Amino acid sequence: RKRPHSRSDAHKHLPLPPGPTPLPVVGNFFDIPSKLPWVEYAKWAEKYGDIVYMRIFDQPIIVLNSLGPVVDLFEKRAPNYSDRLLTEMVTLMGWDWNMVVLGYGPLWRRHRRAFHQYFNRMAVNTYEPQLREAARKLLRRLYHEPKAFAHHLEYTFAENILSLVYGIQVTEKEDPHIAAAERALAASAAGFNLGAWWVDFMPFLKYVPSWMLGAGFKRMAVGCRADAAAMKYDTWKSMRVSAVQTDSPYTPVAVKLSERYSHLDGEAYAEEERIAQNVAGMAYAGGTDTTVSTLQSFLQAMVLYPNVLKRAQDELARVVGPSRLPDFSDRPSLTYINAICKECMRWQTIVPLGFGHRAAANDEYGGFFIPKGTVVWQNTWAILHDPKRYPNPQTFSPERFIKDDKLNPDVLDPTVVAFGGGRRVEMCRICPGRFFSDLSLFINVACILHVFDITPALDAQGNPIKTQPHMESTALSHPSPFPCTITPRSNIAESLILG
Ligand code: HEM
Repeated sequence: RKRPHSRSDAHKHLPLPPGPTPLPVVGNFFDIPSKLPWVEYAKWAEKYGDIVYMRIFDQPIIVLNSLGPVVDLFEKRAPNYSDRLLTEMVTLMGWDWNMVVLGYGPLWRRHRRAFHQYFNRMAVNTYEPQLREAARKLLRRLYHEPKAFAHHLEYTFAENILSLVYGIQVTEKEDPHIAAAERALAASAAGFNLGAWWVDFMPFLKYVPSWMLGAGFKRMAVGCRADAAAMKYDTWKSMRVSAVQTDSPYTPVAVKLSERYSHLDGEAYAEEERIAQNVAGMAYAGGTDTTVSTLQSFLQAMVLYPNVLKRAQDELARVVGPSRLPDFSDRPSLTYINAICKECMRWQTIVPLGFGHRAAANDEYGGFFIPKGTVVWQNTWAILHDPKRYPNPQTFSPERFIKDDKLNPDVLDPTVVAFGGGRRVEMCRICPGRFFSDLSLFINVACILHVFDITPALDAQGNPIKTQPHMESTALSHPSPFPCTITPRSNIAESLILG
């Protein structure tokens, strides 16, 4: 007797979702926009609908341009849409230990559980003292060297996460751990952004010897491999040393992680240690660059929207008063500051296409066939710039989240989308660092606004330099560099900064 169709075969007769017409062999390789692809994909939605299909060589790709399908696939059908494509380039670069690229399965789940244990909603509250201290340190650095604000943001965040995760106290300037991590992250970003397409869709390229002309991607990958390993293992080793030396009252996450398996031995110990190293390495990698990018956007918004700055400072004056800095306990009374944080997560979307989720099996959705192995991207930028949901989406307007002086629950909270798809922690890929990121964004926004004015930088003639908001076309996006002037608001503010 003929066997009934398996789930895998059942939908093969259905059409693929619409999309640009592919060429033979290369598919839609030449349709991929090199600049701000998420903006282009949102335009494609007008032509093809919310679910757009393309193929790069043999790799099927779907872009979801609205929230409904994201929830339906990444949340309701999480077991089928929580796998990842581990690309050749990532393996060549030595980042295959990274939790972001681990395939769906028991090993990923063990990483995720361990991460969640130390970064869940409740756990992150215990990091408030360190986050408060880091925010104050940032104020002092901005006061002394305001023009170097981008560097200070990066350095202070890296310093804080190194201390929190590994218990490592870094030097005030040019710390070797921070330098190693910066090299590793910069090289990996370059690899993801430049090399990934070539090597992944022309796999034979990986066999090209590194010395050959045109094999620059491979030399870069080899360099990156060393940096990625240095970042993960050397930092872990330093943690072991500093865990003995430090007199900090807080137990670093990596030490807590290693206590979980200290009773084991042999292969079981080695396996748990690998997971702990990966989780710590990922907390470090994820915690340095992401919220920093959001804070850069925040500073740019304050330059461009002085009325927002003024209204926020008025709220802080009313709720916090002049004699102290804002604190986490003020948060429920700081409606406008909370609205600014939400608008920062929406306005210049920092992970505009999320990270691709790979379909583990053939599927059907909306009458279309989704082949096994398809990489599905959520167009976070499109969802957060939908004018029906957020009128005048290019405008930075915290007011859009407020009604009757309260946060309006009817307006979609951007964090529901900006941190990726799916709610259930052990089933879905949603960012496990989101609670941590949310706390650090709030405390830094509130403290900076309380003590500083942020205005346009002046040119040699004393005229304000106009800046245009513009994001880089990278997977983890940043605002393009811009100048600004950061000055203490008053003598009292100055004493709060230095106090
Ligand atoms: C503004 C800040 C941040 C944004 C916008 C952001 C966004 C994202 C997104 C979109 C994903 C992919 C979700 C998906 O696949 O659907 C992700 C994954 C991840 N993020 Fe974040 N993130 C931020 C901060 C952080 C921080 C501070 C950490 C660490 C402390 C972190 C650690 C991670 C990890 C480990 C993953 C991989 C999860 C997995 O694949 O299972 N992120 N993040």
